[in-house]
Amino acid sequence: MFSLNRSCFLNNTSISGRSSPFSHNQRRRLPTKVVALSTSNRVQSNVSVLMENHSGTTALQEMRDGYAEVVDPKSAVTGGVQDVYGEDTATEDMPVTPWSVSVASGYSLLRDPHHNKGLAFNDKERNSHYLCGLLPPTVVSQELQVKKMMHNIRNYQVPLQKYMAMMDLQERNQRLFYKLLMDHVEELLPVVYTPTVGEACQKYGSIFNRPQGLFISLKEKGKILEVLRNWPEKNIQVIVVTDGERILGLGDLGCQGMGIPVGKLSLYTALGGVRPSACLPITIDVGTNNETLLNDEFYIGLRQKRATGQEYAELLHEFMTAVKQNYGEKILVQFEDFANHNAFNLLEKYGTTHLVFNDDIQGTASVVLAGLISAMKFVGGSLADQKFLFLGAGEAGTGIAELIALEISKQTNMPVEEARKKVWLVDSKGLIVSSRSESLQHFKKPWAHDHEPVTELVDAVNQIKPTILIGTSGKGKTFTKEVVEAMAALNEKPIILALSNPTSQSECTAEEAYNWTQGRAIFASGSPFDPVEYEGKAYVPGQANNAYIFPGFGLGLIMSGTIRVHDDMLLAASEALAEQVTPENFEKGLIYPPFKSIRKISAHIAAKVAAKSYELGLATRLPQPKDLVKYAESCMYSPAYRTYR
Ligand SMILES: O=C([O-])CC(=O)C(=O)O
Ligand SMILES: [Mg+2]
Repeated sequence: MFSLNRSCFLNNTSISGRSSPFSHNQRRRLPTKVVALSTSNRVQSNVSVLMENHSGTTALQEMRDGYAEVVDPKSAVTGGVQDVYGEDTATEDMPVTPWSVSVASGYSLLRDPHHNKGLAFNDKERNSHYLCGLLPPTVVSQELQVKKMMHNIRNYQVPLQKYMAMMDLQERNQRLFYKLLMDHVEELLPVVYTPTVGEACQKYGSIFNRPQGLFISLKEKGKILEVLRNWPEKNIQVIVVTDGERILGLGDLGCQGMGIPVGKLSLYTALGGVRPSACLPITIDVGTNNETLLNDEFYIGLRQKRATGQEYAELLHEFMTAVKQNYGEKILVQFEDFANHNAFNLLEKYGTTHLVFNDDIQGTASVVLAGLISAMKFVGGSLADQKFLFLGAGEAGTGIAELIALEISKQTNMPVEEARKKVWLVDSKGLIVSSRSESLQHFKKPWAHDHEPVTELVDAVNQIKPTILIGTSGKGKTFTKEVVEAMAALNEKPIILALSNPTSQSECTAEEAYNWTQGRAIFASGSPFDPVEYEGKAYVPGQANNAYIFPGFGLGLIMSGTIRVHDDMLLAASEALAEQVTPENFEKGLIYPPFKSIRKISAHIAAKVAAKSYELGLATRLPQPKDLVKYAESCMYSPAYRTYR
């Protein structure tokens, strides 16, 4: 934007402006060497600030998020340092590298999504920030902007157009994007997330506008650390990474899987309150085996077959090493939509050295367990009384199965090996039984129980007699009428979870589940379904989607400075979510609370996860805050506009 001029040091920093949360004492401990630069001696509409000590990184974040606004671009006065949790981090071990940041005003301010407020800039701001004439005269509130945007979005008939409008807004005015998403979460979640994000990934090459995250391909081998440093934000707290090999139930979408980390991270902010500038979406591109994409002229990724084996492992290892080196031990890496073999391997390999979380294995497990705990609360009985049958024995299936076994073992003191015997899985070759043990992948072996081979799902239902049927195979329409009716014949209140995403891959629809069980099913699905009326009664299907868990779970890890994920934290998250389900919710057929109170739910989950982390000695943020729910809430990003003076 303009060149740096190292000659004009400004040692005397001050903070003014309503939004500054610092006391004078805190300020004195703040970095003193702040360099303000401009392109010439004339007052410029752009000002750059260079901080030269270990606290600098945090200061950058504060400015980006408005905790300490640059209040006067003419004299380049800047704010100080306070971390997102309200404490001075000047003593923290931050990278020593100096960096620079430009703080825009005038025309550039309107094009800076972190600070742009559009017509909501008031007259004073327009005067002092060189905006006069660049905007029409009307000043509007953020609320009115939300109303207008919702009106525009509702006018689009095609979900992908709504998605593109939302992405456009995110790149134009970040706070308005999050305000919109938070105020209309139930309506907009299906737009920026499942199911529309699936279609967006399929067409990502055609709709690609501007990069929203980092692309790390085989070309970057040997210089991944450098690539990470190209990202403009330095104080990253959570990375969501995919290699695009198993995007939802849509298969290998290669580099176009980027829509998933972007979508998941916008939920980290909207649902979990993690600052947008602390979130980094990454796609690792090792090629794709999707022939259609390889032949698509608009494909944006490497045009080669997927690298596997050592080549793959080396790239991932370089990535994981660079991430820790660049961001430190407390950086959370969420693996998303990797194919089974890599998902399990990566979790096992890095689970003991990094703060890693696999959303498809662990997040899905935690959300499903929460639904089952709440179902038990209302239907009666305990998990140990149930028999579980899964269609699908990949990440989600075996992940959920294991967490259920752990919870049963915790509730009953039964050895986990015993608890596993209550859980049966069907994969593409039929029921997983001991006679198949030899040829099974390692993650399926614990589920090979003694039984004669069964190939059809409906036969497995009739022979195993499950009380709970869970679909995680990524294949749509597999809970046929026959299968659902068999469940209804066996159970007064059959629990049926059709978890595969997006909607096209759902094992059955909500309507089918209620119709084929005469309204007796307790049903939830991974992708959202509209309420269904059956014989005059309205049923509201719950959404058993990991979006309930990962934002609050991640916030809990981050706010406590946790260094490793432990299974007990997942159980804590499930229990916290289940506690939020009210009898009124269940009366409508819901085993999850409505998404509209998700911030409150996330704070609750974060608090329980953090408490468990402290108990296990894995939390490094000391001392432990007294009220973790309040603390979680106080950490949450607010999208309300800041006032610039
Ligand atoms: O993204 C979603 O909606 C849930 C999920 O992780 C998946 O299906 O892979
Ligand atoms: Mg996923």
